[in-house]
Amino acid sequence: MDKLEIIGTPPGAPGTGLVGRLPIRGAKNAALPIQCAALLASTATRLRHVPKLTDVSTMNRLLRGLGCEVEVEQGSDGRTVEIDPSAVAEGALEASYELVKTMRASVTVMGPLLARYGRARVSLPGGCAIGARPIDQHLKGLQALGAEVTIEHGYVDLAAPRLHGGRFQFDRVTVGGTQNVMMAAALARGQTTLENVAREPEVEELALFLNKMGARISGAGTATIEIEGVDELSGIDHAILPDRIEAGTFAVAAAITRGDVLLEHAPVDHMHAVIDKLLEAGVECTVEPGGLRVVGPERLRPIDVITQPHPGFPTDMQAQIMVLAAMADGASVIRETIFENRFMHVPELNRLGADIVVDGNSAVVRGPTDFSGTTVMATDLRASASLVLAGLVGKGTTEIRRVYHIDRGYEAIEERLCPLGARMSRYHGGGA
Ligand SMILES: CC(=O)N[C@H]1[C@@H](OP(=O)(O)OP(=O)(O)OC[C@H]2O[C@@H](n3ccc(=O)[nH]c3=O)[C@H](O)[C@@H]2O)O[C@H](CO)[C@@H](O)[C@@H]1O
Ligand SMILES: C=C(OP(=O)(O)O)C(=O)O
Repeated sequence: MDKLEIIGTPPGAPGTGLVGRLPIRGAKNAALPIQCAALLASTATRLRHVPKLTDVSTMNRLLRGLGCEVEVEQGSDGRTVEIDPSAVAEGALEASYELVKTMRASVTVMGPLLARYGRARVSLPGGCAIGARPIDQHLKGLQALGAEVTIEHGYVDLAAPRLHGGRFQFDRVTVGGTQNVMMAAALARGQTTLENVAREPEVEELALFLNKMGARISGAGTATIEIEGVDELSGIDHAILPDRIEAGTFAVAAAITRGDVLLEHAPVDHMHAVIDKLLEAGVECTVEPGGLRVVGPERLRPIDVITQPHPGFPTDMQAQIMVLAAMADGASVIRETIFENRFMHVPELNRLGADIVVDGNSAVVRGPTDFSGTTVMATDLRASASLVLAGLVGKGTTEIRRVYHIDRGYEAIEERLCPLGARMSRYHGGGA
């Protein structure tokens, strides 16, 4: 298993902040559902600016297993992935436990398979490091469109000769649930209204993608989505939008190191909640023609943060902003409302020197922290990002184990940060 070693620099020493330009890659959470949506088409789809991430490769593996031809080409600004679903019709139409357990987003093939091929078989994902994460809303929504759902032996079997339109109100806001049901409705017969839907930019991006394929979807980005089902969708050429969470993570890196970084192509329109908190903490954030420029201050102010569905503060930035809060002069309170167990990074950050106390779904973070390096264990994707951030400003060496978590969502993070002045190395192999 790979490990990352970071030689940190406590902020303040001259010339130690991260400095330079950092191009933001395509968004994992936009790419994954769009890869699934390629299944809906009768012809091949070409995706550009696809990030080089293990999750994206896992999705390609899943699509190949379903019968798609998938070709990947590496370019200087990300990958191009061509997905030809024309040979899918026969076969198991299954997302196996082996794949779903490594990547929950595998369940997003459910809607497209059901809508286009009339059936799907998907392993139940089970819980993960950040929460139980059931898929009841995905299933209820698909049932509202006429799907028959059977759950047996850890698998969900769905069948419907042709889905029909319907009205469905989600009991709670779910990004993946909204995407799954919206994709299914795109090929259903008649009109569908989805209420209490997720308003995340990646939902809007998926709707835009589907409409380019020939779907008739309106309202994405608001709480209600209307879909007029069509008979056929065609493959298209599409560029994946830049990753707001990657941009937010690197903005925190610039802020806590007292750096000066231009985050090229950062999707600032999707980052208001994060930028507002950075500004509140005293970080300089300026929208420039090339992207978002982030300049870290000498002293950071404490901030209170509550994670919320978009446009609120994203849960996927909670662990990273906690490191910034730990560097601030005073106490911050960070409340997690989306996932019930998303504080796994806290004990590891405390081992690096932080003073964070969790009480229910809130964490009280007392700063300023003099982080000091040690060996820590990554438990999930964003938890590992927070350990990298703490390592950057820690005294001495931080060794991060189980780096495969970070490779799910950040493309070769050490190759991205080293040109800005970070001292990070990856070591292949070794123990867990
Ligand atoms: C690949 C991808 O895009 N992942 C993102 C997506 O995950 P994902 O789509 O899995 O997250 P959801 O929005 O579905 O989950 C939000 C909450 O709803 C609950 N829930 C969800 C579905 C359901 O049927 N029943 C139910 O109770 C979940 O357990 C969770 O507590 O949105 C999350 C919330 O912004 C992000 O953290 C993830 O990075
Ligand atoms: C939780 C995340 O991803 P996933 O839904 O794929 O687990 C994330 O990107 O932070």
